[in-house]
Amino acid sequence: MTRPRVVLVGPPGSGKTTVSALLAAALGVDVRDTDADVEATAGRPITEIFVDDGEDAFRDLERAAVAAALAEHDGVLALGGGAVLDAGTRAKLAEHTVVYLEVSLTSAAPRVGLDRSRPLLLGNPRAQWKKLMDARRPLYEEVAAISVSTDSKSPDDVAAEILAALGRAEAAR
Ligand SMILES: Nc1ncnc2c1ncn2[C@@H]1O[C@H](COP(=O)(O)OP(=O)(O)OP(=O)(O)O)[C@@H](O)[C@H]1O
Ligand SMILES: O=C(O)C1=C[C@@H](O)[C@@H](O)[C@H](O)C1
Ligand SMILES: [Mg+2]
Repeated sequence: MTRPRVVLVGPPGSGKTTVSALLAAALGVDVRDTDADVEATAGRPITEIFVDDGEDAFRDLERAAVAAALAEHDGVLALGGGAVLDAGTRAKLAEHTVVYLEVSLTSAAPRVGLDRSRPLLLGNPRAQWKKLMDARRPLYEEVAAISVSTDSKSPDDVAAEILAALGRAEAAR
């Protein structure tokens, strides 16, 4: 059965896209990112989808992209930061090896900055990020068997920690 080796979840700026590429290189597998899949399907950047069609329309595209990637991809998979908001997606993730990349507001703020490519953080990014995390932290914790703090760690350190945790999880099976 085809299934991702590992699925990364976490808020904007936790490093899902960055770390997934490092993990895939280390494991010698392909990397896939549902944000890129949504953009390819829509033929537009995520910011434009939010502005033109609204968040609900984006979430519908995201739900379909996540379902397809979970069924088709056998490498490392990075999910969009809000993919866990969908209950059906969370139920699917129960069957997968999911890693939650934790990050504090202090560490995330300089990473996401005022980047306009993150529509949910427009306005006051720090306040938006905190509100978003208060709602999502329990959801990330619910779906992930492994949590890795990324504060004060380089992307290489985070990838190495995940590889070690995956090795321990496989040895325990
Ligand atoms: N451990 C880290 N330490 C410092 N900077 C990092 C770390 N991980 C990622 N970054 C930087 O933070 C920024 C955001 O990283 P990235 O795009 O990988 O996050 P993401 O979780 O995929 O966000 P999104 O949910 O918006 O897709 C990038 O500029 C990246 O280089
Ligand atoms: O946290 C979120 O809700 C988002 C994160 C990004 O990965 C994108 O999926 C989009 O900008 C929404
Ligand atoms: Mg990303």
